[in-house]
Amino acid sequence: MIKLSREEAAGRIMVALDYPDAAAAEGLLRSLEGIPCYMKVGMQLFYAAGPDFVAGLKERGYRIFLDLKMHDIPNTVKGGAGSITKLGVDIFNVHAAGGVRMMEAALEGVDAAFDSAGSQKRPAVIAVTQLTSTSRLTLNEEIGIGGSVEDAVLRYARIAKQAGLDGVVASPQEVQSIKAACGAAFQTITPGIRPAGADVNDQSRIMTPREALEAGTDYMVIGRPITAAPDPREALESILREML
Ligand SMILES: O=C(O)c1cc(=O)[nH]c(=O)n1[C@@H]1O[C@H](COP(=O)(O)O)[C@@H](O)[C@H]1O
Repeated sequence: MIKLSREEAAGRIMVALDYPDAAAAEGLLRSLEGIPCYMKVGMQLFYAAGPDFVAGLKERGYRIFLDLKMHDIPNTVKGGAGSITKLGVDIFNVHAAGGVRMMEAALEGVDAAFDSAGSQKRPAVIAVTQLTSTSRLTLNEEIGIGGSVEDAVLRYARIAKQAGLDGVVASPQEVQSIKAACGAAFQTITPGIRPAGADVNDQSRIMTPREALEAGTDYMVIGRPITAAPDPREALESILREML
């Protein structure tokens, strides 16, 4: 059984700030003040509040995962990765479905911006494999990829590693096979986290925080189980207690 300190457990959680604007996100930040989690800024908040909001989080010392899931031609992703690198975030993501060349272009964008920016920290680049909302039926019947979700996730994880990325986003259900295929150091960031009895919402491939930890996940992305709770701080504290 994995034993963590409260500090270590908090450092493994990325809180999804899925809010319509900076003011709404501020409310949550205030209620979680002092708990050293990562903050994840996704497309809803970034499209509304933009780089200024990210800069503000950085100034206040937060570690940031910028989740914009880039998926475009290599040249465009290279440019996007450069712009993101200049924001000084810790981690950002692209879709593995864009292929090896696209993922390599993301790294080229980081290198170019990182070199020219000098003092900035190099962000980790990770690839989204198969969204945690995707079931086997959706994968096979709508997306048109045959076989199991796990096979698709592993194929994406292998090409992300081949491209030189730092890790992948996947469901905690796939962490053990990803680590077996790509090595223990290849980072796994797992949404689809639901404490026992919590609403599953639109997620499909879920695990509890404790189960995800035991499966070997590096970071857990958690949104609504915290943000939609009547008392978000208590919801996070309860998740932390489960992880100790
Ligand atoms: O890249 C992500 O963060 C992501 C990938 C994925 O496969 N599934 C997934 O849910 N996410 C994000 O993780 C968060 C999960 O939020 P909750 O379902 O509210 O816990 C959301 O912000 C999603 O955008």
